[in-house]
Amino acid sequence: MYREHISAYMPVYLVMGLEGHGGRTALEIAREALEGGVTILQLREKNAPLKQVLEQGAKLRDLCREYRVPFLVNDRVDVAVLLNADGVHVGQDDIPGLAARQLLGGDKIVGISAGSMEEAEWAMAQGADYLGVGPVYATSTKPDAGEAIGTGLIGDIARRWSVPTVGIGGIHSGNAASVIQAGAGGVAVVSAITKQSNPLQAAAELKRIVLQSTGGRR
Ligand SMILES: Cc1ncc(COP(=O)(O)OP(=O)(O)O)c(N)n1
Ligand SMILES: Cc1ncsc1CCOP(=O)(O)O
Ligand SMILES: [Mg+2]
Repeated sequence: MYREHISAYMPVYLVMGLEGHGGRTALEIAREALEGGVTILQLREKNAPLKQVLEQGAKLRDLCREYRVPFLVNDRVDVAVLLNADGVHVGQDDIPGLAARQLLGGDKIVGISAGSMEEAEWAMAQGADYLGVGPVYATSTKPDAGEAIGTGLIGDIARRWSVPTVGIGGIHSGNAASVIQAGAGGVAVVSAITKQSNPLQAAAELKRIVLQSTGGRR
């Protein structure tokens, strides 16, 4: 249901695990972030037992339904199916996009990562509904993310395809405008929302910046 309007959900893309922060549970952080204007949410939990991922994931999914934003699962198509998520986000070494599509069907969103033009070409051939491009800036959230690539690839992709993109990696309120001005449809963040003392305000500020920066393009 969200897939055909995917570009509308790109502006503030929250990627999060199940760990709490600053006295808030993950669920509380998610609710505040959604209240602040997050437009899509991806559950990216690499460590928790599957049982907990399914239990907490169902709560996050219900929360996303309440706010009418797509709920995606990182890496695991099986978890996405079990949670009746709205889609998955997969990287270059994860299940290929076409295989994910085969398992999920035509209604679900399949997002794919790209860190170079070659990876973007592969992602497009795999039927990506959107591309997560990065790491744009240095990040400590994903130790194996590789060197920062800057915003150049975002512009190159925008000139070649009309696929929606989000920049990811080290993005915060101080550099989000540059990512959008380069041609991204939104910013995907972990710490710029989940590690802040006020996730609602952080999400709202990112949204204000993104919408202001896309203003001229829409
Ligand atoms: C929106 C978005 N873009 C990129 C990624 C990174 O995916 P991947 O390269 O598979 O790395 P992991 O997140 O699985 O560590 C993402 N998760 N979301
Ligand atoms: C999941 C992921 N993929 C590329 S960088 C990254 C982590 C982004 O985290 P942060 O927004 O905290 O830099
Ligand atoms: Mg992955």
